Amino acid sequence: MDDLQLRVLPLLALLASLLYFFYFQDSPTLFERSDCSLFSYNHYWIISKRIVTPRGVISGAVEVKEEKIVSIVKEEDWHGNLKRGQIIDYGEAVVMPGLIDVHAHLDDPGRTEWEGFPSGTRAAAAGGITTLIDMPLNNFPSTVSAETLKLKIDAAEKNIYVDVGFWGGLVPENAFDANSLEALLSAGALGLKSFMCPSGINDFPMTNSSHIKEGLSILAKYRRPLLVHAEIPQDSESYLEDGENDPRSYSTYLKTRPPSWEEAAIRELLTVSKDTRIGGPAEGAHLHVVHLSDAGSSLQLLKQAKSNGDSVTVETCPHYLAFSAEEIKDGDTRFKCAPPIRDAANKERLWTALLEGDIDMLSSDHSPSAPDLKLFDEGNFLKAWGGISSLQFVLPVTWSHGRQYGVTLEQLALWWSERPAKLAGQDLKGGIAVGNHADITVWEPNVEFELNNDLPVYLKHPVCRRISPPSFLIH
Ligand SMILES: NC(=O)N[C@H]1NC(=O)NC1=O
Ligand SMILES: [Zn+2]
Ligand SMILES: [Zn+2]
Repeated sequence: MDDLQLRVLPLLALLASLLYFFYFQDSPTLFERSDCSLFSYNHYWIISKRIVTPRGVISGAVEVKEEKIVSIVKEEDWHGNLKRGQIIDYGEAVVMPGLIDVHAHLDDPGRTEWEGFPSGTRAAAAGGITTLIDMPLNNFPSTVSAETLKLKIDAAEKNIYVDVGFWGGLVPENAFDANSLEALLSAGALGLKSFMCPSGINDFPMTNSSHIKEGLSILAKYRRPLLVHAEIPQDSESYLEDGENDPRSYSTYLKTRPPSWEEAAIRELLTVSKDTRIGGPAEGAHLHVVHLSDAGSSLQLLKQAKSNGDSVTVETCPHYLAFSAEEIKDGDTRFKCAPPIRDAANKERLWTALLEGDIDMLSSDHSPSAPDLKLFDEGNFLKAWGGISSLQFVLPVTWSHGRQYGVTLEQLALWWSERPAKLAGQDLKGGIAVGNHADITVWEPNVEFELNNDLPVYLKHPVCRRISPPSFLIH
């Protein structure tokens, strides 16, 4: 990828994420830091020419008191009434709701050599993310019961720099055990996550549609979502013909996980998602397809389900929007993930789907591993760990690439804050609006930076720096 331009627009992520005391809310539960506000003031105004609100971008001021947004005033209306409280003027910087990443693997407890709450949430904060919902796998043990959720909560306590919530796991072992699932949800899991293919983690086996149907029936009662990794293995061996399967070549990996895997899973999911319709047996539950890569038939099926009234949403990730299969060099397993990054034409279709509203939101699917599992020396795409380490850079990547497609600041806030907040049941987050938590990200959309060794990266394994010179993850 010689022509990778390593210049990334934006980001000066000054966080005014104002997180208070560590407590259990009623449901849904989120864990919040008491001492990580950038400011010591109890009452202040944030001023900017570009404040992204649900009613558009305004020039004005946001008044924050006791970590809540208490008023929003347009510049032409404030008539000198900003007298009480401190004033912080960000000039022309963008003031936006903090990003909410509904899909990250922080691997804590049990695999903290892969990431961990301190490094992962610090990197999140540096990247403009103020709330992160942690996945139930890659940590050990997997989060599939109230007891294992407690282990996660204990690991996170006093170790987080942003608000953190947790998804629980739906696995064959608990799918038909209503008491166990209810205990997990009552203990604070914001919803459930399951896989329709092997997850790569031994204690997180895959589910079929019967398990998913059961899961949805329990989730209906709690009005929470099921997030699904939607790939069902097809007969992929047949895609590899003799002499054409160099494991160092990305195209080999691509052939082993064709779009038909995603399509088959989504087709199967739609047989149960109809339960979520109004009047259906799982009304109140919601089905969310994670990290869509196939912008072809899979997307069409999802559109159809939505038009039938199924309660369904779908996310994609910055790596599917920034890279294409053609660019990935032999042996560069940093780019291995599942589902795979597909060709440039697919990437274009993903952007179109996002801009037209057929893809609802974005997430990182930050899934790092210890570097040795990426097999950098061998460069074997078939054996390397699948997962991309990107958490700190999702906002600049989305903006750098998105502005080429005319993406607006309002769209960024919709995809990264408003809709993720809704998925995670966080009514008081996801928008700069009166009464909401003052979770705010401030950044410079025209500042370029290069992802080189001078840049502070808080992730435990910034695999972007693996190859030098120069070293990079994004272009
Ligand atoms: N176990 C795990 O994190 N798997 C993730 N990695 C990836 O690339 N896709 C996934 O689902
Ligand atoms: Zn996945
Ligand atoms: Zn994932």
